[in-house]
Amino acid sequence: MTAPACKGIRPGLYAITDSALMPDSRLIRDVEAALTGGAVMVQYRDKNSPPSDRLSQARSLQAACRNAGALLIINDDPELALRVGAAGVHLGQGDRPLHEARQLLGDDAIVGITCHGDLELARTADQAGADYLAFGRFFVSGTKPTAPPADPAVLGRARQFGKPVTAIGGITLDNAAQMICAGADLLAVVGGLFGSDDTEQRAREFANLFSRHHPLFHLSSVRES
Ligand SMILES: Cc1ncc(COP(=O)(O)OP(=O)(O)O)c(N)n1
Ligand SMILES: Cc1ncsc1CCOP(=O)(O)O
Ligand SMILES: [Mg+2]
Repeated sequence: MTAPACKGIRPGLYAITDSALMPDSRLIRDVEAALTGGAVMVQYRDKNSPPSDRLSQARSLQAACRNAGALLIINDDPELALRVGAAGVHLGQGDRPLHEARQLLGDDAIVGITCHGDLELARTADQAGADYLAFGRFFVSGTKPTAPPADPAVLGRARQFGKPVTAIGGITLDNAAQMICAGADLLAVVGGLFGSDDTEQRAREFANLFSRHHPLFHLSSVRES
C-alpha cells in the first residue's frame, strides 16, 4: 500500500451496509456506531430500495462519514456516488466497466474492483487504474452465499500491485487476524459487524486487530518503543 496511490485509504475496518440486516430506521445509527468504533471506510450496498430512498440514505451516510473522517464508497452505482459526493464506487466483474466510472467521477475518486480469488483479474484491474483490489469470499457468507470462494494466499500475492488489498466474505473476529496476517489492508464486513448487538464495540474490536497485526501499525509501534 503506497501512499500517493491510496487517496486517503487507510488500513482498517471497511463496514458494508446491508438492507436485509439493517432496516432503514437503523441504517444511519448503526453506521455511526461503526464509525465511532473505528471503521475507516463505509460502503453503501443496497440493491432493493427505490432510487429516492437510496439518494437520501447515501446523503446521510456521506454526512456521517465526513464527520468521522472516513470514506464513503457506493456499491455498483457511480452516478449515485457523484450525486452525493462520495469518495468513490465499488464495481464487480459484472458491473459497469471501470473506465466509465473513472470518466464520470474523475481521477481523484476511489474505484475498487472485485477480483474474487483471481490474480489475473487483479492485474487487469490494476492496469486499468483500480484504487483497491477486493478478494473473496474467504469464508461462508450469509450475505452473499453464492460468491465464488477464494484462497487466502491470494492476499499476499496481491501485495505485488502496491495497492490496498481488501478481504471480504464471512469475516468475523475469529478469522480477521488471519486475513490481516495473510496480507489484507482492509477487512470488508457485513454480518460479522452489523449482525452484532453492539456494533460500536464490535467495530472497536476489529480496529484493535489492525493495531496488533497490520504491518503499518505494528512497525510504527515497534519504532516508538
Ligand atoms: C469490498 C467489496 N468487495 C467485493 C464486493 C462484491 O462486489 P460485486 O462482485 O459487484 O457484488 P455485489 O456486492 O454488487 O453483490 C463488494 N461489494 N465490496
Ligand atoms: C458482497 C460480497 N461479496 C463477496 S462476499 C460478500 C458479502 C460479505 O458479507 P459478509 O461479511 O456478511 O459475509
Ligand atoms: Mg456489484
